[in-house]
Amino acid sequence: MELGVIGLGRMGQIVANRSMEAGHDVVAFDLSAEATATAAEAGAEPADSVADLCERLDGSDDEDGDGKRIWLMVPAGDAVDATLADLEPHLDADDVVVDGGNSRFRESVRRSEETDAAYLDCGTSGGPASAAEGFSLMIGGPEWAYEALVPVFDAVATGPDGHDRMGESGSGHYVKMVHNGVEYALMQAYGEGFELLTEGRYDLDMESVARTWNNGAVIRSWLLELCEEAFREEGSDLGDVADHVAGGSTGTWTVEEALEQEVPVPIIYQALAERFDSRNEGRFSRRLANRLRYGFGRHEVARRSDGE
Ligand SMILES: NC(=O)C1=CN([C@@H]2O[C@H](COP(=O)(O)OP(=O)(O)OC[C@H]3O[C@@H](n4cnc5c(N)ncnc54)[C@H](O)[C@@H]3O)[C@@H](O)[C@H]2O)C=CC1
Ligand SMILES: O=C(CO)[C@H](O)[C@H](O)COP(=O)(O)O
Repeated sequence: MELGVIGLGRMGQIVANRSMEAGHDVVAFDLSAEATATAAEAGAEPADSVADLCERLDGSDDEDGDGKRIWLMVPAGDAVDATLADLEPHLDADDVVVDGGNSRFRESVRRSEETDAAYLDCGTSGGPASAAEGFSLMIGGPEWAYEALVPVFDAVATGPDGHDRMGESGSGHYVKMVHNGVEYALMQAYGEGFELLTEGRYDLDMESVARTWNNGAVIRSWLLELCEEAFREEGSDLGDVADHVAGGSTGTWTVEEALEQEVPVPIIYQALAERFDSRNEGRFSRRLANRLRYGFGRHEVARRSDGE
């Protein structure tokens, strides 16, 4: 199959490379000429604009019809809309556009309604570390479009079991959104367990604990393997790794959706709140609680040493 890949960063290069390794022809474009050149070195046909990519993808070689097949792997949000605006004059109903990024599911539904092409919202899990094994792909959108892209999904995912059509438009990114909420909660649970072990009563080697757990324990997992790697590379006390966790958009969407559906997700919410808390030094609420204990109990007020 001939596949256009737009967005050739950490994830897009893997989409292009795995597709080419499976025998597909890739036409590649990124706003960064350097990223496009990297894909070209790996065997892709470089394009210098979205229009150029569409011209090069004439679709005539396709076994599955005349349509263009285009995979977007750009940052979620404005970049997806900007790319679709550039693509729109070149798209018709035979064409299929896959958005493999972390787009918000409602935006994917809107985009599927606005575009002339068939639109597949594809939640992608695995990250750059999965370049060799392939990703897990959760896909929403028209069935015929999903079927048309199966050879590419087989290549980009771990294999035929690594992808499936979740349902109608939006469902792929919806499932990925919830996946990320679960990811936040699992990270928080491992974090709390290792924190207790670190602060607790035995002098433990955290890499040894993680490795032992990863070999047969109920709680073994890829995230726990990444804990093991982190302790191996940073040390049992995590060395100079800062107490600051970035990101948070997909977890926020998960919690917003849970509120809307009135489904309790206290653990996912708590993990998100801990993430926000990591960015705040000197939390106002804690300072007020400190002062209130003086108000009702004449308990000593701990004061900041810098007087701020
Ligand atoms: N990095 C990760 O672990 C994962 C990322 N994702 C999602 O995949 C998408 C891509 O992520 P990454 O590859 O990590 O990002 P990245 O920042 O490494 O790459 C994005 C690429 O898109 C290009 N780009 C931006 N706007 C463009 C435009 N209008 N036209 C053409 N190219 C454009 C950039 O130049 C860059 O090369 C995001 O939606 C991200 O949330 C999904 C799962 C895992
Ligand atoms: O989707 C992912 C993993 O599954 C990406 O790594 C994503 O960037 C993580 O989300 P956040 O930035 O909210 O932690």
